[in-house]
This record gives sequence, C-alpha cells and structure tokens, in this order.
Amino acid sequence: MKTGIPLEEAQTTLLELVRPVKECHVSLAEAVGRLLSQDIRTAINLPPFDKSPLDGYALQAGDTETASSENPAILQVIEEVRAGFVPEKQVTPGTAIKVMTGAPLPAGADVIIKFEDVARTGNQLKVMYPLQAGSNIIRAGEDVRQGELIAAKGTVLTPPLVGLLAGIGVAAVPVFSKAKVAILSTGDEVIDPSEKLRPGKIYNSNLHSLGACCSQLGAAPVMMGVVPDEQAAIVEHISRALALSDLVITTGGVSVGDYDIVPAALKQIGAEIIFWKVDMKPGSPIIAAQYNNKLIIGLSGNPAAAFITFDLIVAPLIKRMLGFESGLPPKISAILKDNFNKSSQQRRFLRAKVEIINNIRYAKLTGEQSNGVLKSMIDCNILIDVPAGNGPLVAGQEVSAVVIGRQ
Ligand SMILES: Nc1nc2c(c(=O)[nH]1)N[C@H]1C(S)=C(S)[C@@H](COP(=O)(O)OP(=O)(O)OC[C@H]3O[C@@H](n4cnc5c(N)ncnc54)[C@H](O)[C@@H]3O)O[C@H]1N2
Ligand code: MOO
Repeated sequence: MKTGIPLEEAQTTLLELVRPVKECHVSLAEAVGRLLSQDIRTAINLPPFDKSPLDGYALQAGDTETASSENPAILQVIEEVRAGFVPEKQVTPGTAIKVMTGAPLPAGADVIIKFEDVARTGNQLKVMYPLQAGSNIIRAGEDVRQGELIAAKGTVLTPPLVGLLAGIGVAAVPVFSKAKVAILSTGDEVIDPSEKLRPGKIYNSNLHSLGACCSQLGAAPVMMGVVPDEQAAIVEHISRALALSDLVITTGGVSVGDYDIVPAALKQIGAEIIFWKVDMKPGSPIIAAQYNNKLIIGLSGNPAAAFITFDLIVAPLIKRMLGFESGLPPKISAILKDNFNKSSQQRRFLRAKVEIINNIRYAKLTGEQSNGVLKSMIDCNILIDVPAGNGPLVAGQEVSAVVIGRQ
C-alpha cells in the first residue's frame, strides 16, 4: 500500500482501474446529457423525399418560358396533395398539381410556385411570369444525407442532437449506462437531516452533497445512509454497497482517530488497499481500495475536504465510467484577488471563483477555507493549487488553479 502520494499519482492510478460501464438504449426523452456509446450514421436522407416548402402549385418550368401578365401560361390543375400523402398523378406539359407545404414533389414537376403568385379559376391556373426550374423545392437529404455520420461515439447528447436522431428515425439511443455510485456516510455523530438535532450530533451533509455531485455528472447515486463507527456495521454496509453499485464512496472514519475504522473494515472485507493518504489539503486522509474489480474510495468526513477530493479524484473516475474520454479537470492560471495569510506546508487547494475583468482572469476566494466549511464551496468553480512550502499569498500574484466548473 502506498501512502502520502501526489494527487496526480492518485488520479492516474485510479483512472487506469476504471472502464466505461455497460451500454444500454434509452428513449429520446431520456437521452439528453447522456453519452453516445456508438457512432450514429443515418440510414435515410433527411428529408426523405423532395418536397414543397410552401403552399402552391408544382409544374414544369418549361411551360412558363414565355409567360407574362398579358400572355400568361395556362395550366390545368389535375390533383391536390396534402402533406403526409403522395401524388397519384404525374405533372406533364400543360398540367399542375396543387401541393401543400411539406407535400412530396410530384413526379414530372421541376418547380413550385406559391398560391399568392398565380390566378386560378376553376381548374385553370394562370402563371404570369417565367419560372426557374429547381426553385422552391426542398431536396431529399438537404439536412443530412443517407450514410452520413451524425455523431461519433462519446458525443454528449444535446437537444439539437436528440432532435436530429428523432429526425432520422432513431427511437432507442445507444448510450453508456449510468454508473451506479453508492455513497455511505460513517460516524456516530452523523444523523439524517430529517431527524431532530440532538446534543453532539451533526446533520449529514456529505451524503447529499456527493449524491448531488453524482447526479449532476450523470451517474446514478445509490444513497446508503449513515453507519455508526463500528467495524462490523461498516463491513456489512460496504459489502452491501459493493453489491448494489459500480463504485463505492464512503465519508468519514479514514483518519487516525480511535474510531477511524474504515481502513480496517476495508481490510476485513478483503479489499486491496491501493493507497492511503494523498499529499494535499484538505482531504489528505483519502483511502482507495479495490475489491472484485470495484473501487471503494473513502473520503474524509470534513464536508469541504470530502467535496474537494470528490472533485479532484472521484469525479474523473465517474466521468470515465460514464464514457467520457478524459475526466481530469483542466488547469488555468489567474491573478489572485485577495490575500491568503496562511503558509502551506502541504500542497493546498483553495476555494475560489473565476472572474474575468477587462479580459484578465482573476481568482477570487469564496470565503472561509477550513476543511469543514461547506459554504465557500457554493460559489467555487476553481480550486487554487498552492504548492507545498508556499508562504502566504498576496493579492495580485499569479496562481494556478484547477477548473471544477460547477454552476
Ligand atoms: N491526530 C490526527 N487527527 C486528525 C488528523 C491527523 O492527521 N491526525 N487529520 C485530520 C484531518 S486533516 C482530517 S480531514 C480529518 C479526517 O477525519 P475522518 O475522515 O476520519 O473524518 P471524521 O473524523 O469522521 O469527520 C471529520 C469531521 O467531519 C464531520 N463529518 C463527518 N461526516 C460528516 C457528514 N456526513 N456530514 C457532515 N459532517 C460530517 C465530523 O463530525 C468531523 O467534525 O481528521 C483530522 N484528524
Ligand atoms: O485532510 Mo483534512 O485535510 O484538513 O481535511
């Protein structure tokens, strides 16, 4: 078992151990935000046939070559075609077929003229000017052509893409399955927000913040509730969580206190401990283990520490399980807007928000930075990466940061 490893080693070691979960098919109504698990090529032209863009008459342009107001082309209307129906007759010289918007172009016709531009008496149609063959016709395949690649495997399904899939007749969309992520909180002091607060107890925020993170990523959280600081109970709950999910996250009980027994419980289950403790603050006591090819990640119980290690270490794993190519958060540099007065013996991540002013990117701290404070996560969309051994930070200095990109 490794201990005190750099964050990047923790990230890459774990990323190598996860694969996208299975594929499944979902309905169009459930598809937005999911990732395509296969390339999609269209089996049809869209639109599937040449059609009319307006309510008018389909005819042959050749009949109108010499047409004028004084000497109009006179045509015989032989049929009417509504959208959704097909013409029974063909347009031949001297004839026209009335077509509604969306109706197929009748065979033999090479131009469509709108109602407002003709005069009609009985079945007789007068066209007062010459028409250009090919005008006012929507061609088959104008949108997409049969065989064309519509979207590649790994593409996120957006509303226009969902619409296009519907347009080419894909009703069941192949997507990567939602990874099931079990979340379990440990701690004798932790109670459900629905309970009455009692002395010494604290409401369970981790279960819900991490469950919300999983949902936002597109995974399916499996909320396992709270388990007391008893090894047997933790063993039982983690075993159950393993059976119900593709990845297990626990919070609390990973430090060195007398009741920090998640590491011992993992060993009792027979899980292989991959590492314990990452060289970062907050969240350093994170533990990662594997059992039957499933990962179990034990995060610190401190709400901000749990959140930050989730963003930096767990979210990339979930993204890969959901089919994303690279789940690692991007890095940026920015000008610090505030002072931060503490020195950092350990590598430290500070909660901040990006602000762009006059094209310059600034990082503004979002509030109190201690490891239990959740409020400063609310506006946080970047984590400033302060190297180990750094002294206090001063407003105006350049810092590097990891984009967590929530909100
Ligand atoms: N002697 C040492 N003590 C501690 C060390 C150390 O190195 N030596 N490390 C500290 C650091 S850093 C951290 S981080 C914490 C990690 O402790 P645990 O992961 O074992 O977490 P707990 O002790 O169970 O809880 C920490 C804190 O968070 C509160 N908590 C726990 N679960 C929840 C929850 N679901 N929702 C809201 N709040 C929760 C809990 O009450 C504690 O206050 O260890 C330090 N100690
Ligand atoms: O790792 Mo604890 O690092 O302060 O939250």
